[in-house]
Amino acid sequence: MTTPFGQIGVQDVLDIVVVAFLVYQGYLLVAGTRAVNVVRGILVFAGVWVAAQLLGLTTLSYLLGRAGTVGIFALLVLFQPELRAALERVGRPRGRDASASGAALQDLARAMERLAERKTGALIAIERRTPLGEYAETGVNIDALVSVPFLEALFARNAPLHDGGIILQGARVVAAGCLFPLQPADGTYRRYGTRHRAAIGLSELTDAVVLVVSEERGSMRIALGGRLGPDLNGTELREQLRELVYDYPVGRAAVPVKPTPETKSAPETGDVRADAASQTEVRAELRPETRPEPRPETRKEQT
Ligand SMILES: Nc1ncnc2c1ncn2[C@@H]1O[C@H](COP(=O)(O)OP(=O)(O)OP(=O)(O)O)[C@@H](O)[C@H]1O
Repeated sequence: MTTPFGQIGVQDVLDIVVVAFLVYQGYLLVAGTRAVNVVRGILVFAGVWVAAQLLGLTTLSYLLGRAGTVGIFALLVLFQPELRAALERVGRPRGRDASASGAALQDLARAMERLAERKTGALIAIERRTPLGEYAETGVNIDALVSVPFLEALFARNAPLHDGGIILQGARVVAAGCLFPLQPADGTYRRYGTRHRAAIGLSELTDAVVLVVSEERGSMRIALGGRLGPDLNGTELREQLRELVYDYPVGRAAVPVKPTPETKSAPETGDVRADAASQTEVRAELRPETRPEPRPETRKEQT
């Protein structure tokens, strides 16, 4: 075929389609992770470098070129966990087999209801596109199918892993007793305890759907996109799980949950991507010496 740009053959079209597909897949891998801000930074950096070359600013373009070479190695080291997770994701089977089945979500909802009825606190993160491996590593690795008795046993008051959160990948519990990043106590969420702030914190940094059962109130809530949703009954919980987990297609941006009245003044953080500064604070909070103390039994008995 002859075009204003010359001859275009089937090979050229195939070439363009494959490159476009790879760029899109690359975008899907980083979207919703902290790497997205870094990609933006790299694009700005590359833009300045190209501009410096076009304008003939030799010293600047030389310095930026050198910094770029070093930067590539620095990024490989800095984002080693994300790269590993992204490659894992490429190799992971797609479709319903890799996601939570309807039956698992029913069991999850039923377990939440039972925990709420008994006022047993629980914190459950459901992985979607952002890998939660770094948070799973703060707890104990397990590999078990979601079931009502298993979830109840995990969060039972004297169970060894009841403190912290659990992580679900598809229909499997992959880790328990995990530390999630705490939302700071000085902001909109100051009146919440650490369990709820850990749910909000994780949902702000990832696209995970984070479920919380309050030990004090026996309520069930969902945190998503840095927002805490309202109290849910069993039907509402099932509907939200279906929409946010079962029907969640690969590549779609997270839908923020409807904020509760008290969270309406929160900054618009529907975008799940976090900035680099908050990441640093969060990482500081994840250090073992700052691990939250289990709550005193006396307080639990009062509730
Ligand atoms: N960073 C964290 N990551 C995961 N779990 C956490 C974290 N911090 C605290 N928790 C869990 O929250 C529990 C304390 O909950 P706390 O009472 O402070 O919160 P809350 O939001 O008031 O919840 P509840 O309504 O259930 O009492 C801890 O025992 C622990 O299980």
